[in-house]
Amino acid sequence: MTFLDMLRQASARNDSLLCVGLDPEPTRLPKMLQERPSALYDFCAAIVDATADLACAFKPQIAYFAAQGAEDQLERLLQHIRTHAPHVPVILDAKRGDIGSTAEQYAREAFERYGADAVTLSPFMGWDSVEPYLRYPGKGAFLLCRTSNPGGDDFQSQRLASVEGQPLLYEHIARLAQGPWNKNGQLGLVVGATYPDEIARVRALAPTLPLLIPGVGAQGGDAAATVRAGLTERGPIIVNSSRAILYASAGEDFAQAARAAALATRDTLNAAR
Ligand SMILES: O=C(O)c1cc(=O)[nH]c(=O)n1[C@@H]1O[C@H](COP(=O)(O)O)[C@@H](O)[C@H]1O
Repeated sequence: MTFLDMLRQASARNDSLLCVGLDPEPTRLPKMLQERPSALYDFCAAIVDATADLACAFKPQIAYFAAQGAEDQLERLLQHIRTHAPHVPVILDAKRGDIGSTAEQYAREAFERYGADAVTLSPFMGWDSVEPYLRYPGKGAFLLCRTSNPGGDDFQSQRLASVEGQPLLYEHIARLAQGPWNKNGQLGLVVGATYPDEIARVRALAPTLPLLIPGVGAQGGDAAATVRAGLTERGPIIVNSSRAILYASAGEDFAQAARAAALATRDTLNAAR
């Protein structure tokens, strides 16, 4: 099944636009887990189990595992999701972007080593840095377009004087992704919930692409405005929240608290549909 089919099915089955982000920060894990050698896996697997009926996707952030030398725990986590929540697609948040030969290795890492259903990419190095990911039929690739952080303005909101009509850089990325770059319908875009006007602009330029929208919760993005700006009949959205769900409680009840936070976020998103 393709990433898009999985997303559609999970979204319908769980009545959800919510992506649960899996960003396990060692010092923020519940005390009783911190000493365990498999703390990152144990924590994330518990979150997956507590939210598998509430999420339309899971998004593990690779840096939190790689920084601890815990790639084996990320592999186990992906296996766990495939076994215990096989209906929920996994977007590996890797934000890769490199020349074609190196991109081939990154694509292999995401789709063969980890078995992810989709990946996040920086389009900064151009078409040949994106194309190797699209050789995996049905896998999704989300290009950073208008990111949620304040520094996103530094480049993404610059005007491209050399292109006809002089769009902003993020507008150009949206057009390329909706048009000539989207050879097999595998592309999506990343747009920050912290910028609802830009979400609307990206949706206008990319009417059918799935939009991955992080920035609700800890970054303060407006969930309702996000849905109104991004969701259309033809254009799906995947709204990510990580810390606000993961660290809803630092106690033994962390998984139940995460579930309650995920439920509340899912319902807020649904109320704005
Ligand atoms: O690609 C992403 O997922 C991403 C893009 C972006 O523009 N902003 C952004 O915050 N993210 C990621 O989304 C997650 C947001 O986490 P919280 O702010 O804790 O909800 C982190 O894993 C970020 O790396």
